[in-house]
Amino acid sequence: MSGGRALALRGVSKRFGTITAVDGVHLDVAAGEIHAIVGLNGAGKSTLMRIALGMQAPDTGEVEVLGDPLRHGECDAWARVGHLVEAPVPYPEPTARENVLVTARLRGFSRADAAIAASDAVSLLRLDAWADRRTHTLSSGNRQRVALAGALLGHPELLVLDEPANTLDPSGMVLVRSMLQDAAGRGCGILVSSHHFDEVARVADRITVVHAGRVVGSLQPGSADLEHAFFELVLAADEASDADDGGAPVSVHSRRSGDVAREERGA
Ligand SMILES: Nc1ncnc2c1ncn2[C@@H]1O[C@H](COP(=O)(O)OP(=O)(O)OP(=O)(O)O)[C@@H](O)[C@H]1O
Repeated sequence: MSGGRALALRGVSKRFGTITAVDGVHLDVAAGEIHAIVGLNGAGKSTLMRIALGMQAPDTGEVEVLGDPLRHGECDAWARVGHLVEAPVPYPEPTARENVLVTARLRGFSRADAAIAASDAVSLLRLDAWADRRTHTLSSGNRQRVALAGALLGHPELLVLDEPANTLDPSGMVLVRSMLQDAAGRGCGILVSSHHFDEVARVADRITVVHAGRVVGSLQPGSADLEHAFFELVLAADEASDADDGGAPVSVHSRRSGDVAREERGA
């Protein structure tokens, strides 16, 4: 790892046709750090995570994973990276345990090590009672646990998790929180997105706000009323963007988010 850095994105941009999903983003995750990114729907969080994981190539910019530069989606570090991006889609027919086992083999574990690691991960996620059921028969929360078990296999040094607590019940949320804290305590760097400020405030060391593809500021995890501070940043970014446009009509995107922000602060 270079300088204790688990992940580095440098000037990363990505467009889809006329949409700028990610716009010149610089972002680091230190070893042992839980770095949360928050943003409105469509802000660019998942695209950033896909780029960090080599699932999508950036148009510009550089990515470094555990000290290795990412080139055409390839790097030497993938076996040490756990991830869950967007809706987990474990294979539907195999059992929960088989799904975790397959993930372990894909992550490069030997056959024997994969069996042990999969069994540990299934237990860690409290999936023992469901482990031998076909995955498509599980509830969405338990499918999410299967995907999380795959992400947490072994002891990853970098975790990239897109809304990991999505669909989980309160006990699952507590479990995820403690697993993230344990992983960070072992030195794992964690990039995590969430829409839940309470959840983020409890685990994150650093919170970065992404809006319209850009990093527009950060929130202090311990501070009061994160939601209010978030909308202030979003509104300020929209106003700066409108000013840059020389008073031209605001975009649908910025008008919507600006209106939400104004409503949130009671203006
Ligand atoms: N494959 C794609 N083709 C076209 N547009 C895309 C594609 N992927 C993402 N986008 C667009 O890029 C922007 C950012 O999307 P992204 O999924 O990264 O946002 P997000 O912050 O993860 O949103 P959410 O909170 O809703 O998950 C959106 O405008 C989205 O419609």
